Order: sequence, then structure tokens, then C-alpha cells
Amino acid sequence: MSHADRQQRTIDAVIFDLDGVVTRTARLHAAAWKRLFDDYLAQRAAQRGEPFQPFDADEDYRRFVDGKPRYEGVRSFLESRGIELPWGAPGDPPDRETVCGLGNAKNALFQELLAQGGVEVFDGAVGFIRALKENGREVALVSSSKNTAAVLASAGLADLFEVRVDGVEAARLGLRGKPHPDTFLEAARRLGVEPARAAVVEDAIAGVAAGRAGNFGLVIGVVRSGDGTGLRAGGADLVVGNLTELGDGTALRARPRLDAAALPNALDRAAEIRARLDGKRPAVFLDYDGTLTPIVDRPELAVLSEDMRAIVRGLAERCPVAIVSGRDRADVERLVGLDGLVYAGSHGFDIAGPGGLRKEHERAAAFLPALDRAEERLRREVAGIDGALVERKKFAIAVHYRLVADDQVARVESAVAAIAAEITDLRRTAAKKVFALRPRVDWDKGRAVLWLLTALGLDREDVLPLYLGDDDTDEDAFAALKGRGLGILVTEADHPTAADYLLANTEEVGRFLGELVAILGDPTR
Ligand SMILES: O=P(O)(O)OC[C@H]1O[C@H](O[C@H]2O[C@H](CO)[C@@H](O)[C@H](O)[C@H]2O)[C@H](O)[C@@H](O)[C@@H]1O
Repeated sequence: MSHADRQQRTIDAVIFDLDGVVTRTARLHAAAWKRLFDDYLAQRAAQRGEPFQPFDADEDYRRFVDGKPRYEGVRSFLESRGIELPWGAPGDPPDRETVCGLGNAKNALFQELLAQGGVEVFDGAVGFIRALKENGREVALVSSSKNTAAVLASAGLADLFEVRVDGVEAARLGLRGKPHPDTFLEAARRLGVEPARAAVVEDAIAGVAAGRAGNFGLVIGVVRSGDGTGLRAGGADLVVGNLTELGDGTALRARPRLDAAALPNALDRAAEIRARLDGKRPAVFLDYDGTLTPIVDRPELAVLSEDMRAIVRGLAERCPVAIVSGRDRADVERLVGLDGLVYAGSHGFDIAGPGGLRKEHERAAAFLPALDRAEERLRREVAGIDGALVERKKFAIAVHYRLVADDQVARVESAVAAIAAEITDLRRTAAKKVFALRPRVDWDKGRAVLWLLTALGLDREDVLPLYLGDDDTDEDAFAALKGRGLGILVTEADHPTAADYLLANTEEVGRFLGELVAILGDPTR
């Protein structure tokens, strides 16, 4: 398809977020979150004799809870305050001090407010949706809210959308929340429309990032206050204040997505990157395989060169550096062999660093029996397939097929698929000549990087996070940092990506990091 053709692609379907786009329940949500967290934080502060710092219904709401599934919102905000609570269970009563307990309390408060105040509707949005339908476009609704049906009914819009993927559906299907694209992709699938021919309409940064991560043809940001900079940086192709600005929607066209080959090489844009660093200090996140070492035939042969080790050491003397890998943490720590760095293994489920920094995802240990069972089955099932390698990490299992004959790869794939279908606590992912089984938890390299920024006190305006990675699992980190840091993809292939820059190979990674060391200068001065 030519560039011109891609420019001309029409939009056949539009998928809408609910809160803040179609209805104004964001205010009710923000008020419920504020009542919940203020009560909780005040109580906690009194118990500990600490000062009470209330929940900011604008800033905290936007940064930590807006657009996220309820329990993820609780966890994300508490994390920002350095509070770690047990996850608990969805049936926890509202007075139980767990993530689920607090989430349930927020929901009760929200329903109270819903009953008191009703729901405000954005008339422009409803008019736009009706015009789209009249013009033969498909529409769907995606919302993280488990109250979607109640909100639509209260707004008198129960019949507006035939296709809805809400929080209840997402939980039932095990779909990851925004900024992951899963719920939007499910809506597109139900509409029978390719994402490239569909638009996503969102008012939250996590939502526009999900649209970009899903490679939707057009991502429209709706800005209800402010200037839309955050939405644009998060991945919106265009930002409107009111959906009436889009007329009847028939003129909407898909925007060409950035393919890796269209990205500028980070080495060629040194001046631009230096300017982004002006007045800021970097925090550097590095993937291991394919980024610091070239891809080789077997995992144990991916040895770090002394040159690269010296560059990473030099960088760690000048700024925070974390290695974020799919490998087992102990394995990647041994391979890198440097002190003073943070190491995140098992795709971020297992983190350790200087000063006693330690985090095993709070739900990960519960998956160990499932991982043990899957490992045992996998070892048995691929034992007869020449070249297949099973690599166990603490919280994931990889099944490598780089050395498997082409006509045998399908056998490896179906063994992994069969086990994943049976052991539903695990989800199957794929990367470079490897299938993986990981805990079915909304956690990945992107979430780990965001957690690290907060835990290390780096979630600040004067810190520029840089993430370098080469693989699909690194796309989660690129998406998480979109608009907030720099994503640098290491590849010579062409595929859609959420990264901002490109480096061709590990040799270019070494040069880029070496230049960063030089920019940062003498660490003793
Ligand atoms: O997140 P990373 O640090 O990039 O780790 C991703 C996977 O890397 C390793 O597998 C990959 O590299 C091997 C050595 O070059 C190669 O043989 C294999 O085909 C690649 O998939 C590692 O073995 C896995 O555990 C990591 O998940």
C-alpha cells in the first residue's frame, strides 16, 4: 500500500470512552476517590502521627486513577504515596484494608453519588454518535468502569451502543486495562473492523496511549480543560474541545502510524535529545537481550562485552540505571555483573536495587504453583522436539525455538498453547523466537518502569526517563513513557512501535550510551 493510500483510509468505526467523553461522570468519580482516600489517609496519618496530605482531585486523579480499572487505580495512587497494601480479593468488604477493600469502598461512594446527582451528558458527543450511525459508521463503547450499564441507564443512553466492552467484560475475559489496548481491540473485533480503520475517542492519557498501542487508525483526544498537550504527547493524533468540531464524522481519515523505519535514528538526533535533557537529569532503563548484547543462538551465550559493561558502569556513576529484562533477575544480574544498578527480572515482576530496594509483585507468589505445573508439563511435552529449550525464571517460563527446525515450530507452539489453555492463571506472550507463559496479572515492563520512577523518587519534572529495548515486551515500556520520556527501539526491522527513536543494533546502543556518558560529564564534579 502506498503512502498516499494509507493517508486516504476511511474510518469505518469509532470507539468511544464513556467518562469524560460521552458522560461527565469523571467529576463523580473524582469526588468518590477524594472521599475514599482522604478518609483513609487521614486515619492512617492519625494512627502514625504523620502529617495528612489529602488526595488532589485534579492532579492525583489525572495522574494515578483516571481511566484505570478500579483496583489498579487504588494501587497506583497508594504506590505514589509509598503505601503498599495486600491486594485482597474482589469480595473484600469496604472496610478491609486491602486494595480490593478500598476499591469496593470507592465504588459504594460512587454509587451513592450517582443516585444523588444523576449523570450529566455531553450533548455534542451524543449528537456526533447519532450522526455517525446515520452515516453507516459502526460505533462501540469501551470503559474501565464496572458501572457502565448503570451510568448509561441513568443518562438515558442505554440503547446508544450495541457493542460495549466495560469493566465487567474486561474482568470476565481477563483483558488488561488502559494504557493497554486490549479492551479497544476487543471492541474492534466485535464490530468486525480492523483497528487501522477505526478511531478511538478518549479524554485520558492512558486511553489515548491505549489507542496508539493498539495501532488504531486515528486517536482523537477530547480535552475538557487545559490545552491538550498531555493528550497529544500521549499519542492523540488530533485534539478537540467538543466532538461537534468533527461534523458528522464522514471526513475522518486514518493517520499513518509510525513504523519503526520512519523513526529518526537517535544518533542523528543528538542535538534534539540534548535539548530534551536540558535542565533535567536522565534515568536510564535498559533491556538486556538484543539491546546490550546481540541476539545469539542460546540464552547462556548472550554475554555482555567488556566495552558495554564499562559504558553501563560509567552511566550508572552519573545517573540512575535500571536493567529491565524478561530474564530471571538473578540471571541478568550475574550477566551484567555491576553493583549500584537496579535489576528488574521476570518482565518486571521481581525487582531489586541498591539501598534495599525490593519488590516482588504482590500477587506474583500466588502464581508459583501454576508456573511450577506449567514448567513440568512443558519440559515433558517439548522433550522430544530437537532444539526446543525451556528456561524457567522465577515468575515466567520461556520456551525457545530459535534452534528448532522450521517444520517443528508449530509443535512447540501448540504445546505452549495447550498448556496456556489449561492453566488459565498464566497468559501466553511471544517475543523473539520464544513463547512465554507469565502470570495473568496487569503487570509488565511498562508498569515496572513507572513503579521504579515513583519508588526511586524520579517521578519529577526534572527527570527525563529513557528506555532502550528491542522487543515486543519493550513496547509496554515505550507506551508507558509516551510523552513523558524517550523510547528508543533497537531494530533493523520495520514494524509499528510506540518508541520515539531508533538505533540499529547493540553497537549503536554502545555509541549512544557512550555519548550520554560524555554529555553527563565528570561524575565527581
Ligand atoms: O527482556 P530481555 O532482557 O530482552 O529478555 C528477553 C528474552 O531474552 C532472552 O531470549 C532472547 O535472547 C536469546 C539470546 O540472545 C535468544 O537466543 C532468544 O531467541 C531470544 O528470545 C532470554 O533467554 C529470555 O528469557 C528473555 O525473556
